[in-house]
Parts: sequence; structure tokens; C-alpha cells
Amino acid sequence: MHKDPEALKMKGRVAVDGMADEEECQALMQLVNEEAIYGDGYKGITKPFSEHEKFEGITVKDAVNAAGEKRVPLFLPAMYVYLAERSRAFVQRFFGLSNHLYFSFTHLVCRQAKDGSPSNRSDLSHPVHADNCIVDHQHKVCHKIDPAFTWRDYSSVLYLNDNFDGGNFMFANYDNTSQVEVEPKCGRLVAFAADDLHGVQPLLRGQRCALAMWYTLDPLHQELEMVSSWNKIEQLLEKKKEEEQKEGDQSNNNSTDEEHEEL
Ligand SMILES: O=C(O)CCC(=O)C(=O)O
Ligand SMILES: [Fe+2]
Repeated sequence: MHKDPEALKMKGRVAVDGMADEEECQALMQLVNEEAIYGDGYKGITKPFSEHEKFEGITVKDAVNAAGEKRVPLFLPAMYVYLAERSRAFVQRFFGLSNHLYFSFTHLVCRQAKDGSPSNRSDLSHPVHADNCIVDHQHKVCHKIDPAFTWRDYSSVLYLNDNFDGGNFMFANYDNTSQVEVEPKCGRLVAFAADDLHGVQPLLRGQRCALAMWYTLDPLHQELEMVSSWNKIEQLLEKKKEEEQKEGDQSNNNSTDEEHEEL
């Protein structure tokens, strides 16, 4: 999996397996394939990074709304927030953070190689970047200034599948060369400090799906949609239980009626 396993130990980077099982990965893939918004994988970016790929993504709020409108079963957004929270708790523990690590933004996203995209393309699926600063490749510095998401402290990506070609995650150098690669597969999570340079190698065939999570130690920048989504899911679960209870009562009544008729 790693070109240079030592490079993964730097700065407290981690790649860990078993953060989701096959069924859980499938649930998120189902959700993104049924409900995703084409073309816009990321807030504010209306195009994928490469002309050879397509993006589709869904936020947690949109996933919960889809369940509220009964377009997708409720367990799909529930799985979305559950896997995000499992990942967040792991990252908090791994980095030994005593303060709460908040979600800052969470996005379930798939990249898809376009049919007939050249196997010798030279661009990356996601150019080398950092998640909380603007990289100056020439001067080998990263500026923590607007419009970077400067409040993001840690990042993690939970991979959902491996049936595609290319698309390895890589920790990178300022000259865009790769230091160490992580091959995505269901349940594998990569986590790192948000100023750590990284990118994604070209996706040559198929669809690559991942749950990307950015975290902050600043409560003022926490993702309020994540909090409201938890609450909405609980409400929807409660409503579902009540509906099932009513249906149960109704069919009990019906069968009692039938018994009476028979007598
Ligand atoms: O999908 C990945 O492996 C990484 C994506 C990434 O770095 C980002 O969205 O900021
Ligand atoms: Fe990133």
C-alpha cells in the first residue's frame, strides 16, 4: 500500500482499516448514486478538477432531506452520520486531542472516470493541496489566509470501494511528487493534519467513492448541519416508530374484527 511506509508516520498521519464493513460502504454508495448532485462535488466548485472525470456529491443535510421526503430509506442518512461520527471519534483519539474535535464540513463524494479518458493523462484527479492553507509550490510554503478554510485542523477520508483503476491518495511534496500512497478500499480511513500536502492520482476507470471529513477545534466553525441532521434523523426515527405502531394496531383491530365476524 505504501511507497515509503516511514513517510506515513510523519506528523501523525494514519491509514487504518476496518472503519466500515462492506454493507456500510454499500449503503453510502447507494445513497450517493441515488441522490447525488451531478457536477458539483464540492461547495463552491462547480467542476471536477479534471476534464477527464465527473463528480457527484451529497451533503448530510441533503441526505436527511431525501429520507424526510421518502426518496431514500432512513437507514442511509443514518449510516452517513454514524460512519462520520465513528471516523471523527477515531481521529480525535488518534491525535490525542483533549478538546472536542468538531466536524467542520462533511461530504460524501464520488469521482467517475469519463468513458474513453486517456490512460496517459498527466493531470491529477485532485491536484496537490492542503486543506487549510494556500500552497505556494515555488516558495515551498503554505499560506493560512483567505480564501483557505483556515479553521480546519484535521482531515480524514473514509474510502468506500476499490473497483476502479488509479485514484490512489498520496501525501505529496511541494514539487507535486508523491511521498507515500494510500490505495483506497472499503473501510480504509486516512487521517492527517489539515496543512499536510496531499492529492489524488488520476482516476483511469470506474467510480471512486469516499466520505471526506474536515474537522476543527473551534466550536464557532462547527458544521451545524451535522448537529441538525442528527436531530432530524432522531425525529424521523420516532415518527417511523409511531407509524409502524399505528399500522400494527390497525392490523390487530382488523384481525379482531375478522374473528368477530367468524363467530
Ligand atoms: O479523496 C481523497 O482521497 C482526498 C480528497 C481531498 O483531499 C479533498 O477533498 O480535500
Ligand atoms: Fe484535501
